[in-house]
This record gives sequence, structure tokens and C-alpha cells, in this order.
Amino acid sequence: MTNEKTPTILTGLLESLGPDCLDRIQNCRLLVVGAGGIGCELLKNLSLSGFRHVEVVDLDTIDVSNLNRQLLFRAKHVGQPKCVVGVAVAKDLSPYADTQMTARHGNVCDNSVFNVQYMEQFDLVLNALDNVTARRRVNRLCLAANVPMMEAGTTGYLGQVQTIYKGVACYECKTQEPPKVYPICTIRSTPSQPVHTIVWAKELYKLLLSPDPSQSMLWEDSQNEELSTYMEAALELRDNNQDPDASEDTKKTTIDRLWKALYADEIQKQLNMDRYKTAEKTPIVLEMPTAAANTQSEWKPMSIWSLTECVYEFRNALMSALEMPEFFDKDDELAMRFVTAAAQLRSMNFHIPLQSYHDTKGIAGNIIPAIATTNAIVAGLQILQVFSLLQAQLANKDNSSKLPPVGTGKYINCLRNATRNGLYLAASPLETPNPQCFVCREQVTVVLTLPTKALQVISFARFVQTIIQQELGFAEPTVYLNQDVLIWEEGNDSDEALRRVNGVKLLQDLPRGGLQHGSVLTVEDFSQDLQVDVRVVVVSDEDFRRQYGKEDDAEEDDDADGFRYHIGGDKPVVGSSAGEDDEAKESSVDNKAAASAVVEDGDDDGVVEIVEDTSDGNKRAMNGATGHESPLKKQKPSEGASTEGGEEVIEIDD
Ligand SMILES: Nc1ncnc2c1ncn2[C@@H]1O[C@H](COP(=O)(O)OP(=O)(O)OP(=O)(O)O)[C@@H](O)[C@H]1O
Ligand SMILES: [Zn+2]
Repeated sequence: MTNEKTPTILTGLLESLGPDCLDRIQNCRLLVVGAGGIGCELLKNLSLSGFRHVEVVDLDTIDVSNLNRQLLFRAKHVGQPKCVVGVAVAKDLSPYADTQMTARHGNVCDNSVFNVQYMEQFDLVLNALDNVTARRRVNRLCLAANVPMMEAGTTGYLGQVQTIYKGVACYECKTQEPPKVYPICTIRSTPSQPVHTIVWAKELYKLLLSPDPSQSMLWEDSQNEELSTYMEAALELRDNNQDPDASEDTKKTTIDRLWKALYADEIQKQLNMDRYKTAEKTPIVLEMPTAAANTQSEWKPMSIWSLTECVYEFRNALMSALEMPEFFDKDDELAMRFVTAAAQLRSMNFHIPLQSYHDTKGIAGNIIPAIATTNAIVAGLQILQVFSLLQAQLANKDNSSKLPPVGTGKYINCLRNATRNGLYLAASPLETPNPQCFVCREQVTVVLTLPTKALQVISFARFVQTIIQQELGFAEPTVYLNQDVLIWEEGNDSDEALRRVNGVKLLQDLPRGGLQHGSVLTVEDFSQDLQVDVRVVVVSDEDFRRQYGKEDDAEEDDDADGFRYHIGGDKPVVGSSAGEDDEAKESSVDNKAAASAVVEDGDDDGVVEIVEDTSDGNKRAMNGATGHESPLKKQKPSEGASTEGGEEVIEIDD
């Protein structure tokens, strides 16, 4: 069947889906959230499939590192908002002259713009995001606005697509394990794993070579603190570099001073201060091998470098990198040579197993690289699911609701290894909602267990920030104690004085006898149309330790400053923070932060991620593909399994 008016490119769709469905395609209003790897593919697909009303939200600008896989972007677009360029390029692909594609440069977590009313304009929302915080946010808004959404994510060769609407499992029905968090002091002073020294070396690179050294976690300000021994040499090296008259010899001498400060003097200083009195192994003060200066051995990316080789690489890579200072990029061999050498030397200081250049690169960069083909497959699957959703709506003849009949759609896994039947795509029916999920089920109670000590030392403001905002994902919470006492309010026209008064109170000092065993906190958030009861269980400190002790990481929750708690049931957990895993990305963080009013984002294909605590208490989250538990989750990492929730996150807590 053909239709004269149908552009040639759409005749195939017309034949397979029929004129009614094509009509719906042309008229339905779609929102795409994220214009990165998956988002670009989606925009291209939507345009070529005849969708004519598409809005795109993205907070980021185009980085040079995006160009290899975000197919709508070219070098000339670097620095421009992704959504603006994505929309302009995709629109040109449309067979219709009157296609309306709109770009919204902003953070979808910004409640003042992207709220339930905003979502209600759309017939369907397609997620192309890279972090749990934003995914949770869209999930909640869509549920509140009764708009179906299509969640998608990839991790290396693996990918998932999940259709979500009221009546089937939502994004938060499955618990997502929080990422591991290391406090900054581990990186700066007490490393114990290769990842710690590699992150440190990347920060050292930032301190020495990036445009703004104060962004490094090793940066120290002489105004505020006594400087570590390396700061003077680091600053001198930067000065040398800007001084056209500085000779090679001057630079070499400064590099050697820096080396000595980092690997000998600073360690010795800390030892003298008894910093490592209780350490299992006393750190070693390194001595520069005399042979190092001239020892150029063959290039050995796969083997462990000796002390002499490390010193040679440290000097040489730094000397060459000084000529072209820039942001760290794991694909820049010079930068990686420096980071490898710097990290291994520090590992020698702290008795940490050494890593080859190759392994260091794996940890410093992306162990699981973003794969353009997986993004393309996943975006293609999303479009197929959209077709099936539209068809189901048509068959249902129910025009009063945007929601399809329950059961429409599939959960699809994109696999690396074929199933027994030889399939690389495994589709399963959508699951029913988790009865414990307070996001899509009503009247669910979350059980919060606290040790007695928490009541005595934790302020209510910190409690709100850690438990209610970070853990439970409330954006603008209103909190009642035992049903009727209003103790906290946020959002437009909220009572700031109430926050001021109660925020500083310890939990035990809250009104009406404070928080205690059996207390119930009712938390509401109008911005997400959400409410939950939190039932407080208080146990002795000893019992808490016994039940949720440090030995059992899986059971333990705490925040960076040691506030310990345990949330029971299948509460949706978000990674507490997020960040960027290399300097190139950090440049884009600034743009993200600028565009973000409420919660910043992070992306999730880095295994090692640096997480920054934002000033308003909201943290940024990075996590794996979709947070949905994949049947492949138990595959070994080498087989391309998702690392979701398993990333190591370095938290900057100062
Ligand atoms: N809260 C948010 N609001 C709006 N857009 C977001 C938000 N969080 C993430 N995004 C966008 O989602 C997109 C995700 O795309 P993708 O996973 O390809 O990440 P990327 O940062 O573009 O690339 P990569 O991480 O692979 O280098 C990004 O363009 C990012 O800006
Ligand atoms: Zn749910």
C-alpha cells in the first residue's frame, strides 16, 4: 500500500505499520532526554521515521571526545550545546519540511523547568541518559504525569531497553547498589589500592598541566593551610613553563625537585608526624636511582616498570607534556605515560601492587569503552518499542489515556554472547511493579534503621540531605513527624524559618521528643507527586555494628562523614555522587554545572570516577547502564558485563 503524500523514505513504514500508525507517528509529541551517544542515534532514527514533534533536553556541550561516536556532531560543533546541534542536524534529515524539533539546554533535574506539568505535554518520553540521578528523576516525573517512557542504557557491548508506565515495573523497582565511595584523604594520604594511586596521579597531572591547577584535589592554598612539600615545586614548574626564558635545565631541575618532594620528602614529613603509626605497613621513602636519568629502556606497555624506568618515564613524559599542557586524556599516550609512572612510584611508597601501562590506562580511563554500535542498536530497539506502543494504543481505541494497555512492550537485553538459541537480543515481558517500591506503589513504608548514636550526633539538616534527598531521591521534601508535626518544608513559598530552626537540631531534639524508635516520618514531594512513610528503627550501637558492620559492605550504608544507617526493603538506591573520570570531561562538567540548578549529573562509562560534593548538598551520581538488573549481571567483567552499581567512586569530601 502506498500513499501519494507519503515521502518515499517512509513507504516501508507505511506498508509495515499501516496508515493509522504513520499518522500517529507524525502527530505524537516526543521528548528525548539526553543528546549523547544514544540520543544522537535516537534523533536520527526519529527524524528518518517521520516523527515531527520532538523536544530534546540535554545539559551538556559537545566535547571533542564525543565526536567518534555521537554521529550528529562534527569538529566545528565543539563547544556548542548538544541538544541545539542535535536538533539542527536531525531536522535536516527529516522528510518533512515542517518538522518541529526543539532544543532545551538544561538539566532535567531542574525542578523549576522540568516538572510534572512540563512532562504532561508529551505522549512519550525517551531516555538517553547516562546517570542514575537523572533517570530516577524522569522515571518519577513520567509516572506522576502518566506519560509512558522508554528507558535505555549501554555498557560496552551490553545494552537494555525497558518500557515503563503505570502498571508495570518502574525504573526504581530494582535496587541499584550505590557505588563504592572513597574519601579524599585515602587518595591524598592513605592509598591502599592501585586505583587510589592512579586517581592521585591523574590529579597530579591536573595540578601540573591543566589550565586551572586549583581544580586538582592535590591543590593547596597557602592562604588557608600549610603547604605540602610538593606544592612549591609544582607551582615553580608551572611558572617555568610560562617563562619563555626558562631553560631546559631549569625545568629538569624543578622536575627532580618535584619528584623528591612527592616520593621522598612528603612521605618522610608524614612519617615524622606519626601519620602512619597505625598503618599495617610503614610507607617507604623512595630514593632516586642514579642511573635513572639516562636509562631509556624499550617501550613496555604490558609489563611492570622498575623504579628506574618509572623515574625515567616520569621525567621524560613530564618534560614533553610541559610543551603542550592540557587536560588529561587517557588516549593521549604522553599523559598516560606520566600517569602510569607517577602512580607506580606512589604505589611503591605504599606497598601497593604495581600495574602496567596498559592496566593503568584501563583503570584511569574507561575499562568499558562506550561502543557506538551498541548505542545504535539500543536506540533502534527504542524506536521499535515506540512503534509497538503506538500500535497497541491504536488497537486499544482508548484515546483518553496516553498509557498503553498493561503488558505492552518488552524488556530487551542486548547481549555480547549469543543465547542458546543463537540470539543476541533477548526480549522478556515487562515485570510487574515491585510491591516494595514507593515510587510506583502507594502506601509503601521504608524502614530506616539507625544506631542510637546517630540520634545524638546527626543534625536534622544532614539527615534530610543524606537520607531523604540522596538516598530516597526527594527533590523538595515536606516532612511530618508522626503524622501531624510539620518539621521541614522545601519548594516555592516554603517555610525557611522552619528549616533554620529544625535543621540544626540533633535528631533526638526534634519536636515532641525527637526521633526515636517507632517514629514515623511522612515525606511528601509535590514536585514529583510522591509520598512515603519512613519508619524509624533504633538499635544499640553494638547491635547495629553486629547487623550492618563494616565487614559486610553489602549491608552497610553510611555517608562520607560516617553517618551510619541502613535502609531496608527494596528502596531505590542512587549512587550518592557523581563525577567525571577525566579532564576532558571535567571541562564539560562546568557547562553542566552552569546549566544545572538542582542536581548535577554524571556519566557512567568510567570505572573510576571522581565525585564532587555540591554546595547545595545534592550530589552527582554516576552509575551503570540503566540500573535495571540484567540477566547478564553475573558475567565476568572481561565478558563485557555491566558494572552497574559496581564502579569505584572517589568522593571528594573536603
Ligand atoms: N540531568 C541531565 N539533564 C539533561 N541531560 C543530561 C542529564 N544528565 C545527563 N545528560 C545528558 O545525557 C547524555 C548522555 O550521553 P552519553 O552517555 O553518550 O554521555 P556523554 O557524556 O555524551 O559521552 P561519554 O560519557 O560517552 O563521553 C549526555 O549528553 C548528557 O549531557
Ligand atoms: Zn517502581
